[in-house]
Amino acid sequence: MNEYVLRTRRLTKKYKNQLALDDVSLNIRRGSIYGFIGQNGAGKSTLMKLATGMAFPTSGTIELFGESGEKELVRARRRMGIAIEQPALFPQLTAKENLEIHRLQRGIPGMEGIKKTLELVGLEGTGMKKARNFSLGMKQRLALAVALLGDPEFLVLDEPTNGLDPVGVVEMRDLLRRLNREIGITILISSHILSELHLLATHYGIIHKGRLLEELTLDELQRKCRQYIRIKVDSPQRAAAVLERELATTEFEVLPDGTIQLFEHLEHPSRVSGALAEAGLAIEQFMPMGEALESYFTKRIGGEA
Ligand SMILES: Nc1ncnc2c1ncn2[C@@H]1O[C@H](COP(=O)(O)OP(=O)(O)OP(=O)(O)O)[C@@H](O)[C@H]1O
Repeated sequence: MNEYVLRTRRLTKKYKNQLALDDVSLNIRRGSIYGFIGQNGAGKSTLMKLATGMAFPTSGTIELFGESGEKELVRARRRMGIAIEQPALFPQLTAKENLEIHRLQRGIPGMEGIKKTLELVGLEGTGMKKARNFSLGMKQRLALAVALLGDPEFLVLDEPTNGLDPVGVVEMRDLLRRLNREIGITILISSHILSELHLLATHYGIIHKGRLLEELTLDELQRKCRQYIRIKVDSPQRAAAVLERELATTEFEVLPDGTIQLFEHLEHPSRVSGALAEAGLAIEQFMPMGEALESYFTKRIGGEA
């Protein structure tokens, strides 16, 4: 079985004068939840449209389930569920009727799938309620249900949490996690808020002005957003010696300006400050720090802007 569900190589899309995607080589592993992060206009939807065949690349290649030929791509796309832009939801119809229309349009056999899909997204109890009376969260879940018709192996979701309140975001996150863990669906999900995808996505791709700046795993992201104690003393060299000798740690860094970042003993800051004070060091600054996810993202795109 192919290890990757989607890979692009040097994918580029130009709209007249606008370079929407610039040389993007992205890799989505089977079984992963790939969080695609970028500001508005960064190129997230464009990549999704190219991957799903809703638009055509200017140059570069797309490989889906290991296939990249034209005919093979068409076939591979049947294994995908797509929610990009609002799907055609009929406001005067119920959830079940909406799904039935999409099922018929796409030639998916059998009514049983609809009941199962409604249960999956938690809309089975909506009965005769019409879609126009749904909350935004319910509408988003109905859009997800449309994407789930036909039992896709790979879901492509463009900002499914956009506009949801915090409870709606958590519900959507739980639902997607379940689809991934229990049914094994690979998910590509975009957002302009990194923290919204945190602890959901197993992999991250950061896109800015059409360029993929970085791909990283959840582990790597967490390491980069590591918590530490920021220490400023009159003699960083002596402080470093105290940390090594008295606190038996080498998990620290002395920055060029003399500030120390200590990655251990976060639980016992007083032990650290006590050891430094006892060695006669004057402590000018002693602060627990941690780069929040959002600031990592801002810094990352800021550095490449
Ligand atoms: N059909 C189009 N014609 C011309 N320019 C386009 C078209 N579609 C997208 N663009 C431009 O390409 C760039 C990338 O847009 P895209 O929609 O992919 O960004 P995005 O990251 O999905 O942002 P958003 O969250 O706002 O949708 C933007 O500058 C946008 O204006």
